[in-house]
Amino acid sequence: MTAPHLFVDDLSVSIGGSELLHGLSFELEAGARLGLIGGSGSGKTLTALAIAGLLPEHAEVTGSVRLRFDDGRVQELIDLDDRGFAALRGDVIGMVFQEPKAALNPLRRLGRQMTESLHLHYSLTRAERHEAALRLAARVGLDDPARIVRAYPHEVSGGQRQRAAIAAAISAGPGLLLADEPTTALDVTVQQGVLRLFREITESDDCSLLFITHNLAVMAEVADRVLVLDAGRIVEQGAVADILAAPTHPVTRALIGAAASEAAPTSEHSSGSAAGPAFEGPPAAGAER
Ligand SMILES: Nc1ncnc2c1ncn2[C@@H]1O[C@H](COP(=O)(O)OP(=O)(O)OP(=O)(O)O)[C@@H](O)[C@H]1O
Repeated sequence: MTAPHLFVDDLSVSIGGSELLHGLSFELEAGARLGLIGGSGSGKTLTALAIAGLLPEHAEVTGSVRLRFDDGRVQELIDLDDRGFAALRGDVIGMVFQEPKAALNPLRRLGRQMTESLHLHYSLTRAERHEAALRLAARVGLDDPARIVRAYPHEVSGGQRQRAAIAAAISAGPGLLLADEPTTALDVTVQQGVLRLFREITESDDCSLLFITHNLAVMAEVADRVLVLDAGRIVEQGAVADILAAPTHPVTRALIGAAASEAAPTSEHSSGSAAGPAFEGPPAAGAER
C-alpha cells in the first residue's frame, strides 16, 4: 500500500449529547508526518479514533474523513460500517497506542501477534508466518528475533513490547499510521529509539503518520507539521519549525512555555522532564533493553 492523502473536513463528534470535537478541518499529505498536540482532554485521541472508526457506538459523527489513494480512488470513511473499517485496518490504516500491554494479548506469543493482520489479509502458511514474524522483528529493531517471536509479552521489556506492537501495526504495510502517545509510557532512552523507528518507517515504507502527543519535544522530533488542539478545536497549525519559532495562539505559547520550564531543572537534583531538553535537538540515543 502506498501512502494515501487524508482529508478531514468539518469533523464534529458528539457523545451523550455534548459536542466534543467542533468542526475540525485538516489534511495529511501522502507520506507526510503530522503531529497532533494539545493539553489533556483537548480531543487528540477522539480525532484519531474518528479516523480509525473506533469511536463508541453511540457517538454521533458529522463531516467528512476521506482517503485519496495514488490511483485516484477516494474513500469516505465516515459512512463506513464496522465491516468496512475492519477491511481497512491493518493494510490501509495501522494503529499504535500508548500502552503496548493493552494492545497485545498476554497469552499469545509475540510472533503470532506481530503477524495477525498480515495473516488476516494474506492467509499465510505456518512457515510463511514464522518467516514474516522474524523479518518484522528485525525490521522494528528487535534484537534476537528468534527469541522475541516465541516470547510472551510479559517476557520482554516495555520498549520491546512497543516495538512488537509497532511491528503488528505495520505488518500488512498500511499507508497511514496513527500513533497515540506511543512513547509516553517508555523511559527516555527507549523513547528515542522508538521515535527514530517511526521516522524510519515513514521514510522507507511510504507511509503517512498522524502522531499524537502532549509533549512538544517528542513532536518536534517526529513531525513535519503540527496541529494544535484546544477544547475540541484546531487553534493553530503549520510547519513544526514555524510554530515553535513563532507561536501565535496563547494555547500554543502555554504549551511551549510549559515544555521549556519542564526542561529547565531548577536544581541539580531535579530530574527534569521525562522527554529531556525541549528544543535542543535529539538527545543522545541510549542503549535499549
Ligand atoms: N467515550 C467518551 N464519552 C464521553 N466523553 C468522552 C469520551 N471519550 C472522550 N471524551 C471526552 O472528550 C474530550 C476529549 O477527549 P480525548 O480523549 O480526545 O482528549 P485527549 O486530548 O486525547 O486527552 P489526553 O491527552 O488526556 O489523552 C474530553 O473532555 C473527554 O473527557
